[in-house]
Amino acid sequence: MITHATRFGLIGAGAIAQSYLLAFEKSKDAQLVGVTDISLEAATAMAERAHCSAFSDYLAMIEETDCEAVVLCTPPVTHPEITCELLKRNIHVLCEKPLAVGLSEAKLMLAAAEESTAILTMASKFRYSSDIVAAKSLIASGVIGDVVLFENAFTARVDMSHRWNSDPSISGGGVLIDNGTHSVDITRYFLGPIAEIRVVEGLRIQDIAVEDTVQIFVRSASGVMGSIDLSWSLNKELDNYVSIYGSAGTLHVGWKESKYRRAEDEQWTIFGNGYNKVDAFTNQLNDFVTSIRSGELPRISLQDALASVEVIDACYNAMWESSWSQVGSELSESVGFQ
Ligand SMILES: NC(=O)C1=CN([C@@H]2O[C@H](COP(=O)(O)OP(=O)(O)OC[C@H]3O[C@@H](n4cnc5c(N)ncnc54)[C@H](OP(=O)(O)O)[C@@H]3O)[C@@H](O)[C@H]2O)C=CC1
Ligand SMILES: O=C1CO[C@H](CO)[C@@H](O)[C@@H]1O
Repeated sequence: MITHATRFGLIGAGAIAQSYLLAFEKSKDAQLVGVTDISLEAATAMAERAHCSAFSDYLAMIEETDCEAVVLCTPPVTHPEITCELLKRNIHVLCEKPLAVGLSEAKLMLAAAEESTAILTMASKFRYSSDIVAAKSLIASGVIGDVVLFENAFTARVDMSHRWNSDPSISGGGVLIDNGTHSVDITRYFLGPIAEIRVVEGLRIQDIAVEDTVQIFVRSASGVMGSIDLSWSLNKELDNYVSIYGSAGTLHVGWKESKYRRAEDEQWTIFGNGYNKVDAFTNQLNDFVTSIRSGELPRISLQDALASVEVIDACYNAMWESSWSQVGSELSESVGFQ
């Protein structure tokens, strides 16, 4: 029986690392033992809060802290190299979304995972929100009948002009890969594999080199249609970020409350209290630890992570070519070892 908390290092002490710090504080199963950032000052500030050691070199962190796993919170273009180095040393990697900026980078990560005894997967917080999980099981129980239409929106005004998110050499693209990776992950969670996709870019409001507003249209392999709204430049002010319409009812997953109503119901049935970021990050961390200890797949498996890269790749092709694009699955379907 394992009696100690799993020892984690964190790489990249920037914005999202702050949420992980809160998750480590809440988790009984995961312990933060080291923080690395290019800036030793940033690593030190975070390490002091977590009562652990600070580093400017992640390989030194691995050697000196004897950590078993790492949460990788650096900008996307850095994910493949760091991940491959960690996997070579059999360190488990929970890599923040997007797994990689493109298919060739994802292939390198897959090859390293195949050679390693450690687990690699992608972090994408919404799948770990209790309301999303409850919605998935309600849909599976048939409460709204056959799912016909899926809608998701992540729209919030955020000035990206001075952030790496709008530098495609670091981010791999704009809002489509950034927020869209979350969308693709939850769309696949509800609908299964995505077969084809069409993407329309909106007016570019910000003076940046990448798309800041897009609409995505999807068709799942099972024939369900869906639409996804993404923007850094407008706010649709919606109460719900996922709405699912079925032959016998409607279900909404909201920021503050989640509910469904069957065709015969007069009232909505509330089934969740909305999105809680710290809980989602804590659930994600605990799920990863369970996977490390049990050998079972994490809720987002490597196959899911690779599929998300394939869908985003198809999204960019669809946007550039202004046509429907088929989603490849060669990479994700090649994962046979998990
Ligand atoms: N799940 C979620 O809700 C969110 C996920 N993310 C994802 O998390 C990741 C990080 O994003 P975010 O926190 O916003 O980024 P930040 O820029 O805020 O933080 C990244 C940190 O990593 C440092 N860094 C860069 N390269 C290296 C390296 N090679 N080794 C060590 N440290 C490095 C950066 O230093 P410097 O600034 O000096 O470059 C910076 O301090 C991205 O993949 C992003 O998509 C981001 C936001 C929300
Ligand atoms: O969830 C998120 C909130 O928005 C950020 C900026 O667009 C994203 O990077 C992040 O993944």
